Amino acid sequence: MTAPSIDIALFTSDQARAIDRRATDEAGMPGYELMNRAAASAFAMLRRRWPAARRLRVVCGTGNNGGDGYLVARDARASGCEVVLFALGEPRPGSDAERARRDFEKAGGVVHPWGPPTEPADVIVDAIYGTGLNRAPEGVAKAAIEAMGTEGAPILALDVPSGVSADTGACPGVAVRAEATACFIVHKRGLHTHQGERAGAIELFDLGVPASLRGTPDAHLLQPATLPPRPRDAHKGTNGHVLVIGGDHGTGGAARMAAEAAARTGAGLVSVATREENVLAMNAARPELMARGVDGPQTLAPLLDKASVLALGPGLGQAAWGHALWTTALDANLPTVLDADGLNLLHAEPRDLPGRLVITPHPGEAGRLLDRSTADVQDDRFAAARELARRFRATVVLKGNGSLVATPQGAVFVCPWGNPGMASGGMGDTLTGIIAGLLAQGCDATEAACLGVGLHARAADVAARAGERGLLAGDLLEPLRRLLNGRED
Ligand SMILES: NC(=O)C1=CN([C@@H]2O[C@H](COP(=O)(O)OP(=O)(O)OC[C@H]3O[C@@H](n4cnc5c(N)ncnc54)[C@H](OP(=O)(O)O)[C@@H]3O)[C@@H](O)[C@H]2O)[C@@H](O)CC1
Ligand SMILES: Nc1ncnc2c1ncn2[C@@H]1O[C@H](COP(=O)(O)OP(=O)(O)O)[C@@H](O)[C@H]1O
Ligand SMILES: [K+]
Repeated sequence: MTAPSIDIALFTSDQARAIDRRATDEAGMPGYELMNRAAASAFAMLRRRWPAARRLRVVCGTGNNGGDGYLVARDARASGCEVVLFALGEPRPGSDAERARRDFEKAGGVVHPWGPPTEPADVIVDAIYGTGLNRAPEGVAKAAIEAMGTEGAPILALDVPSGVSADTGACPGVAVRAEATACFIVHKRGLHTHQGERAGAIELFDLGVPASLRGTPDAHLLQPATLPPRPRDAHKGTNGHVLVIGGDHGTGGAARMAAEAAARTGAGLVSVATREENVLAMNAARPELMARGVDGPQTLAPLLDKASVLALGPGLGQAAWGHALWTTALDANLPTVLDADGLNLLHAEPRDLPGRLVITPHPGEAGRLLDRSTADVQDDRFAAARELARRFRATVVLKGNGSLVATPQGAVFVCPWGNPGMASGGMGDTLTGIIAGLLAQGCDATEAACLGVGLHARAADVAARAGERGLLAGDLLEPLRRLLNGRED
């Protein structure tokens, strides 16, 4: 199967700092030279994006992110812009930022202490915090960030939108929402998940730092991928048999959606083991699915014998019926996607798991599995996904804006697609079915999770062209089929 081609590397702040140090020590690129290049790149980006902008406001913090800001302000003045620069404090003596401030002043620039702006600006440059953010902004920084958010002028963030953690995408307090961010040297992983979307459109400038100094990235962005065309002699037996197990009283729809998604992803056969009461409706609405009523392990066993992949959990419930099916299904040791109540049952009853396993928790389910709050998971999604992958020896999909795929070996892939229209019931069930359908066609757990998460979110983006509100999980199926067959961008 084609694995996604992975070529956008993401780094932590610590890694970015180490690369900065290596650039200075090993490549003879002093920090101040890099700061000048950062400012020149950011100002060129500003000119490109807002060619008519004449009045700029630059808000500088006390660290090197502020230093970048002073030099953007200097360059902007030199090219004829009106610049009003606010400083939130004094740079550390002897720092590159202090030197940048002196250079700005030497060139005739005036530094104002922070105060509510009276002049309108065409563009605001956010140079308060970059990779150095280590707590919630308070005092003047908080006031400045809040003021930026109320003005309506577009914001260009330098390196990181201030207030967003470059490592996790979490915001400990107030944070800038930028229209665009000029990212320096390497992509910061936190700008691609959770609240990292506050960065807006990201442009990366490597500042001439050689790629050889980067070292091993912490994570990668997923790239668009599809399955290769089927061989001419393919038959349904060569494309696997997915068995969806779920659909307790009142939640038959979850199992049906997972099953239909598996079929639309190209699984050769799809069966559903569910409550008897769901069977008639399922078979009538989608006759290609083979829905069977099961009342316990005995009636499930023959279906397990025929299946090659399980999708275990959609609408399963946690009562005796669901628990009995869950135990029997996991004992079968088939390649499995475990979701929803399948995960909640695992939290209640730790046990041996199949060797080829993908688990797909949303942050709430991830929190339960790790005995942590949802907020704790969101505070560091990378750490939570890795911890789950290690603990359960499974490929983990941690869902939510910027879904993560983590492998037991510690690799992490970040999904750059998806939209808030996906916050609607059944989206997770659809993802479960897609991943199961890919496993059935021969993908390994990580390929299936990466490809499945990407196809699901890209299909949702295509479907959301008609509007995010009102997007239904079922709307994904048509674009999913086209994307899977390489027919849609
Ligand atoms: N060669 C290089 O290194 C290059 C670096 N470059 C640029 O430098 C940026 C990193 O600079 P930086 O390390 O000085 O950190 P920065 O983000 O400016 O923060 C400064 C200090 O603020 C503080 N602080 C943090 N949070 C706070 C809060 N909530 N409220 C109050 N204070 C808070 C904290 O200090 P503390 O108060 O904890 O001592 C922190 O150290 C990077 O993103 C890029 O833009 C580019 O020029 C390219 C070359
Ligand atoms: N704001 C969002 N941005 C991107 N993706 C989202 C967003 N909200 C939800 N999703 C995606 O939609 C799916 C929702 O899954 P889940 O919460 O399990 O839903 P359900 O249980 O209703 O099926 C996940 O794949 C998640 O990543
Ligand atoms: K910034």
